[in-house]
Amino acid sequence: MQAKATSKVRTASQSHGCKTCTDNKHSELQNSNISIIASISFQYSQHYTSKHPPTAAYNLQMKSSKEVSSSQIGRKQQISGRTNLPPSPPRLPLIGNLHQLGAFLHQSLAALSRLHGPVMLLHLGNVPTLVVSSPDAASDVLRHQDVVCAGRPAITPAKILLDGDIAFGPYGEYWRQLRKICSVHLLSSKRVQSYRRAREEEVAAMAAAIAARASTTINLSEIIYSFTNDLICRVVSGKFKRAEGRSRVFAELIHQNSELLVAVYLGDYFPWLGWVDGLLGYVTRARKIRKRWEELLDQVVKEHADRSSSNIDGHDEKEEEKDFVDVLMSLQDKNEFVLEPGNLKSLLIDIFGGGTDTTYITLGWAMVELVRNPLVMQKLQEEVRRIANRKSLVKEEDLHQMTYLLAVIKEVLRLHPPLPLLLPRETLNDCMIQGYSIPKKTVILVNAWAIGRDPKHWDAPEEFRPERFLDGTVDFNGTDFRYMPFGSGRRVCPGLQFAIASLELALANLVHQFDWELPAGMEKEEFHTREAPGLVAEREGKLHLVAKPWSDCSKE
Ligand code: HEM
Repeated sequence: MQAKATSKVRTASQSHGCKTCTDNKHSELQNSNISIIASISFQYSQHYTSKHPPTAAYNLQMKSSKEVSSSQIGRKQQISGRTNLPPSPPRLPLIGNLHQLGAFLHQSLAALSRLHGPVMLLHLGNVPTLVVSSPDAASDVLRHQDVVCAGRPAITPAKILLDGDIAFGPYGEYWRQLRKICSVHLLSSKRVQSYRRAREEEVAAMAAAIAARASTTINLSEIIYSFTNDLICRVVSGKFKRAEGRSRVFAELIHQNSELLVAVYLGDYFPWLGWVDGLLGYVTRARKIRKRWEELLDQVVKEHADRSSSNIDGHDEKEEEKDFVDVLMSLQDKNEFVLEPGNLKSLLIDIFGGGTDTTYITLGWAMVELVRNPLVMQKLQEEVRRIANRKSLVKEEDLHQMTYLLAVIKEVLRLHPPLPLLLPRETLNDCMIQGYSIPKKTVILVNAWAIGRDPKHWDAPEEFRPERFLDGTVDFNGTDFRYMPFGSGRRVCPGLQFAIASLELALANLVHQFDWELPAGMEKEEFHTREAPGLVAEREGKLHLVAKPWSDCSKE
């Protein structure tokens, strides 16, 4: 029997538990602009509704999604069908549909899509935005119209923080070059494999940090964050990772970047309000952060250049664990790819950002779901402990036999894709999606979160059941549009293999070496799966747990 999908739209006032900020600045920044939009929206809606009593269509939209029949949606489609544009919820002057969105964007969009259909056109301020919430529509966007939908909207924080990068950069020849650098040189299977020792050592360091505080309540979020951050620092600029405080500085800058990138800049939705962003200091703050990145990365690049010219520490040129800066510099030396210094730094910043938060968020959710589902935890521990055979550390060579481990990771990414709306796309030309005309320069959001929880495509979608992936027919490589935590098509995540290799090894060791319990006095019900507001689907609050070392694990 299939369970019904439940909508969990909540308000912006709910608390936020960001991984590194202790003062809730993250949520302040996100919510301050959201509240400006909300208050503008509210004033307009008051003014508008007093002059224009709600129409039948508007009232219809306010009803619960379950009450709306397909014939009602059909009628709305007929109305919008005059222009062959997709159906849209009624909108207000100037702000369009912004007032209908909450702080949990993917959740509000899922609720709206249940009313208006899986291909829905919104107007976010000045920006026409297509929201896609079915596998068929996603396949149109990401497969059939992949080239036309391969643009990214130019958003203010990305222009300042990441000018010339790959993730937010426009589609074109320069992007293709960056993409080739990533897929052939930085994130290829061979290169990912070459970081095996780095992964094993960083996972061992994480396990040691947990063991040092065994049987007490620990903040596992912090430990997991340090692991993902240390690993990415080592891979990108390895030999200097232990230099005093550098990892911490990177962590702080990555965190600041994520804050600024997910914040709503009014100027992006209302060009005439761009000055407000200036007034609120967001633009200045973004420029300051970019300057700090520049200084730090200039230093890193200079140190690499000095080292390779003098070879003072006997550093050889073997491919084995060559870090990203080494790889990029040798490509420049061979004239294979010559990047402007600013663009090279933007690419590195992308890797730091792309590789840290997503993996950290996924690992955190995995532990939440496992602790909430003791039978799954037990089954996973049995598999990992049987295959690792009492070794102190699970090694990479053990992983390929751990089929349940992979199924658990897939299930975590189905329920909790860290980028629930992928990264926004933008149409480069007019195109057709599911028979609707989509104009050039329309932003596209693919709601991977909603599709992954759609009862039409998943049995009991709200339940955590890794078994559904055991037959191996559904993969996350972007070929099955019911399930695409890494996106699909030309702009699919190039870090997939890197991410899965780190996730598998880290999770296997967390469950192999320790048994996990809730802190004394905490009820299972309190150990929630609520999300923090924002564009990334992070769990609300830190993850506090007690780790008990597994006694049968070898102490060697
Ligand atoms: C659990 C881990 C991860 C998840 C779920 C994830 C997810 C995604 C998604 C959904 C996209 C957008 C795809 C699209 O537009 O279709 C993306 C893009 C990207 N990701 Fe990841 N990612 C993860 C880890 C990583 C890692 C480890 C790296 C690098 C080390 C990375 C680097 C990137 C880059 C550079 C892009 C931009 C690609 C482009 O625009 O061409 N990601 N990722």
